[in-house]
Amino acid sequence: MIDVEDLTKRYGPATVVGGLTFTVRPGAVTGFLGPNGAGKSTTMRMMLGLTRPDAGSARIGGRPYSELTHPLRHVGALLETSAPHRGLTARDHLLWLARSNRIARGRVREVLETVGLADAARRRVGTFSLGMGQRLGLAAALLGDPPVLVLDEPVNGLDTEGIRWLRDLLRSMAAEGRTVLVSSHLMAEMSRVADHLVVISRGRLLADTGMADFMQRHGRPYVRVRTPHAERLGRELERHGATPSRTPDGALDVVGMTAAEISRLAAEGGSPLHELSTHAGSLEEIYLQVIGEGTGGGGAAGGGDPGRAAGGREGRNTHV
Ligand SMILES: Nc1ncnc2c1ncn2[C@@H]1O[C@H](COP(=O)(O)OP(=O)(O)OP(=O)(O)O)[C@@H](O)[C@H]1O
Repeated sequence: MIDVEDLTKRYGPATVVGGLTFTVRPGAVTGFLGPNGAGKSTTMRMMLGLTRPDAGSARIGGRPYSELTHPLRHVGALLETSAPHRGLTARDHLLWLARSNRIARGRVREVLETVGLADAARRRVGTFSLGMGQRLGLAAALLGDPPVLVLDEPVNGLDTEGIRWLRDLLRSMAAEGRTVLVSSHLMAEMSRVADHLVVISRGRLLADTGMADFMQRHGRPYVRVRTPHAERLGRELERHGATPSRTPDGALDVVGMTAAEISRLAAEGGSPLHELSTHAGSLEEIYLQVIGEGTGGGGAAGGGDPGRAAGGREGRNTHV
């Protein structure tokens, strides 16, 4: 469990984290989302005792990080800045970490195998690719078999197979009852792996909710229709109060009408349907909408465009 209470950090006149309060619970993967500069890394660094808060607290398993003896046994972390000495071999780096945290040497081999680096154990870290470096960072995080994991952008540098491997790893860690907090900019990946979401923007909490709840509460359901009579059916749908928009590949995304009603109108007008499917919207679309609302629709890097914030889908499609 991670408890963040009223956590605040200022750099000069800027409040980069302002009164954040949330709890990250065990047994789930919690996605930590926010645009560039929202304060995710700063928050994670405060959890791990690397940055001093100006106010508030962060506790791991009920205690501040500074009070943990052998912290690697309590919390495993992967931060963007944590790089091992390039001249060390992967094995020596992990052996050193294990010794300093009173972790059995045998764990080094185990975690190297878990992350797929057993064959590279005696290679110098300086020769590692970005993805191998990420895997080594994850090995270090897992070394103490900790109940809590805090991972900042762990997907960075991983290839497709690596991303899938990481997804399975995070899911199995949560299934074992561990607390898993993970930040990522990759929304499609986040929607596959996270059970719960904490969303921040400009250092403030925008949402702390289950993934399904988030999608349901903020999603704008739409029906995708594919027909050779797209133009004609589009006009007919509009006449009956729905809002259709054209996708780049010629389908219609329809808001404000059920699939059954659309099917009836299409049948009445003699329009054959090649596709009729209901969608809840993607996490990316919903996230952009929430970020847009939370920042008054402007300014948030990576998510502040009000046109896109109103719904990424509509941003791409053209109205008919
Ligand atoms: N040591 C520092 N000194 C001054 N400002 C800092 C420092 N560290 C972070 N900041 C500022 O704090 C804000 C939050 O940064 P942070 O790295 O926590 O955001 P983030 O949500 O992790 O962003 P990203 O998604 O780009 O990694 C940014 O405006 C950043 O420039």
